[in-house]
Order: sequence, then C-alpha cells, then structure tokens
Amino acid sequence: MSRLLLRPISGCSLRTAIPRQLRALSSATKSNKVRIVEVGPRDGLQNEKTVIPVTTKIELVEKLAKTGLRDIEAGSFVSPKWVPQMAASNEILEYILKYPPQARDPIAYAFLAPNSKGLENALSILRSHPQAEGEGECPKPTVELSVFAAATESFTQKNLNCSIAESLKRFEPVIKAGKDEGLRVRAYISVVLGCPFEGYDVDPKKVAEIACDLMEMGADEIALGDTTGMGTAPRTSELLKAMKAAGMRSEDVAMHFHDTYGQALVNTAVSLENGIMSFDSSVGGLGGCPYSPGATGNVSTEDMVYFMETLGMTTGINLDAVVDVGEWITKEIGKSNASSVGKAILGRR
Ligand SMILES: CC(C)(COP(=O)([O-])OP(=O)([O-])OC[C@H]1O[C@@H](n2cnc3c(N)ncnc32)[C@H](O)[C@@H]1OP(=O)([O-])[O-])[C@@H](O)C(=O)NCCC(=O)NCCSC(=O)C[C@@](C)(O)CC(=O)[O-]
Repeated sequence: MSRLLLRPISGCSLRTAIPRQLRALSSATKSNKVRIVEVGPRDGLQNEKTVIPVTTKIELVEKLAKTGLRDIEAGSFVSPKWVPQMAASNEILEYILKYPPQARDPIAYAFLAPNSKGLENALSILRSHPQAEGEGECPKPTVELSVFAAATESFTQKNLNCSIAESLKRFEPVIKAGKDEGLRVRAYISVVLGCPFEGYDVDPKKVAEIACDLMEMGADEIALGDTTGMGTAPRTSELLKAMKAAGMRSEDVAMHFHDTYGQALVNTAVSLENGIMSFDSSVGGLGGCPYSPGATGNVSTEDMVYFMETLGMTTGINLDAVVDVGEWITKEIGKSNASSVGKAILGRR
C-alpha cells in the first residue's frame, strides 16, 4: 500500500490519469464495481442543531438521485425526542413514494428504524402509498430498512437506552417484519473501532459475534460503523480478519467510516484489500452522531468517488455532479464544505 502514490496527471480524464501501479489494488479485487451508499440526508443531517426544512432535505435527495448514486439513506424513524432533526422522515418517505426522484438507474432509499414503533411508522406509509412507477424512463425506487446496534454497552445505552442484548432482542422482530414485507434490511454496528465512552477497547470478536447474530436474524448486510473515526489501518485489518474468522462473507459487509482523525480513506483501502466492495459516505462530508461527542462527518462522497475512480474502480457516480451537490447543501445549511476533493475541484473551475 505505501508504495501506491496518487498522482493524477493534469489535463487527463480521471480514468486515463491513473498511474499503472495504482491498478494493483483494484486488480487484487474480484470486480472493479464498488457500491457507494450516500448517507448525507440521514447521518449527514441528523446532528445539525438548526432545524433544516423538509423541503431542503427532499431537494438534497432529489439532487443526489441525479448524480448516479444508487443507494441513498434518506431518513430515520427514531423518536423525535431523541433526534429532533429526523422528525420529518415520514414526509420524505411519502414524497419519494409519490414522486420518485428522477434517476437514470433504480435507487434504493434507506430509512433507519430502531424498534417496532419505527418499523410500524415506516410500514404504514409504505402500505398506504403504493409505490408509483418512476416518471418516463425513470425506474421505480425501492425502500430499505436499517436497524442499528453497537459494539459497546455504554454506546448502546446512550444511543438506544438499552443493553446490547436487549437491542438485539428488539431488532429480531423488526428485521423479520421488514423481510416479510419484502424489504432489504441493513444492520449497522456502531463504534466498531473505538467508542466515545470506552475508548479503543472494542473487541473485534464481539463485533463479529453481533454481526453473526444479526445475519442469523435475517439481515441482508452488516454495516460496520467507525462512529468516532478512531479506526486505524492495522485495527481495521484486525477487525475484518475477525469477521472473516467468524464466517462473515466480505460481500455481506459494508464499511461506514467517519473521518474525524483523517483515516477514513486509508481504512477504506485496507477494507478493499480485504475484499469489501461497499462503502458509506456523505456528500460534503456532512455529519456526526448525536450520541458520539466530537465525532465529525463521514468521509465525503466526493473524496470517496475520487479515491475509487483513481484506483480504477467503477462507481457509476458523476463526480462533478456530486461536487455541486456538496457545495449547494453545505451553503444551504451554513456549514463549510468538508470535502477536500470538492474544494479542490471547485478551486480549479
Ligand atoms: C430507541 C429509542 C426510541 C428508545 O428510547 P426510549 O425513551 O427508551 O423509548 P420508549 O420506548 O420508552 O419511548 C419513549 C417515547 O418515544 C416514543 N418512541 C419510541 N420509539 C419511537 C420511534 N421509533 N419513533 C417515534 N417515537 C418513538 C414513544 O412512543 C414514547 O413517546 P411518549 O410516550 O413519551 O410520547 C431511542 O433511544 C431512540 O430513538 N434512539 C435513536 C438514537 C439515534 O437515532 N441515533 C442516531 C442513529 S445511529 C448512528 O447515527 C450511527 C450510524 C448508524 O450512523 C453508524 C455509525 O456511524 O456508527
């Protein structure tokens, strides 16, 4: 890895600018198609203190849908007392079902649900709004559900007001009902590489054990959350080895890196080397978890797309279009654009 240098040649398109040695990493993987899950409308906005109008959130989803992204996490059916910013998620889901955003490819819109109440709120909307066909050539969108566990007791208490065991007991019927409804279900595990309350002392075997439990309950995918951004390359590698040793397949795992310590792309490279092909990111680097003090945003989608494409991976995402969305949303909510690639491209225009 350390021998791989990123030196795009000015004036060339990204694909032709990729130095040959950089292709080594992508050719080490089975396919060069990588899945990027945009979490900006949910993880990116949930921690904002000023109320963001639902019209802005919908506009964000619509703009993202036009960039080639095929997975967009659009909201969260959690208690509004716990996370007030996500209170209008019902309106976002209703809008998506009634007026599917214009998109070239089918898009999966994901919503978090921490318990049966969240699930029922989401399902009642899904049942009362039969999904409209996409307009014209636009394909029909799908809706997915995400539950969210954590690897430490302290974080689980702060985030879900219960123990790890209780949270898993709650998720079982949520996952089952989601699957019975024909929905794809993602299961997050937070603080897998560091906890704001318990520090670096997170056992990779415990993470793998929780992952296996969630898969046995019927989850389609495990998203490993480095909520605090405390992950490092060796510890990411150790975690993924523990997942493999527990029988988890790399195709069932997605990585969700926050960039608080600037290690997200290094950890992404380590994950690629371990066969992971699904990564979360947030436009403009928006984000932070309300129950992880000091945690900043996810790695930005702009940086992730640039990183992947310069490795010779295919994302299907129009980088320039994402850069525009990142600049628009950060201005709209009065934040500075946290994407290095976004700022660099804007600076060169
Ligand atoms: C799970 C609870 C509800 C337990 O919270 P609780 O207070 O123990 O719940 P409760 O069952 O006692 O209910 C309390 C009140 O909330 C209501 N309620 C209960 N459930 C819901 C619901 N689903 N939707 C709407 N309302 C709900 C319920 O009806 C009741 O209302 P009241 O009678 O007082 O008027 C709470 O802890 C909660 O909502 N937590 C969510 C916290 C959260 O959203 N955190 C951020 C997402 S996780 C994350 O960001 C990490 C991730 C995924 O990005 C990955 C990573 O980076 O690591």
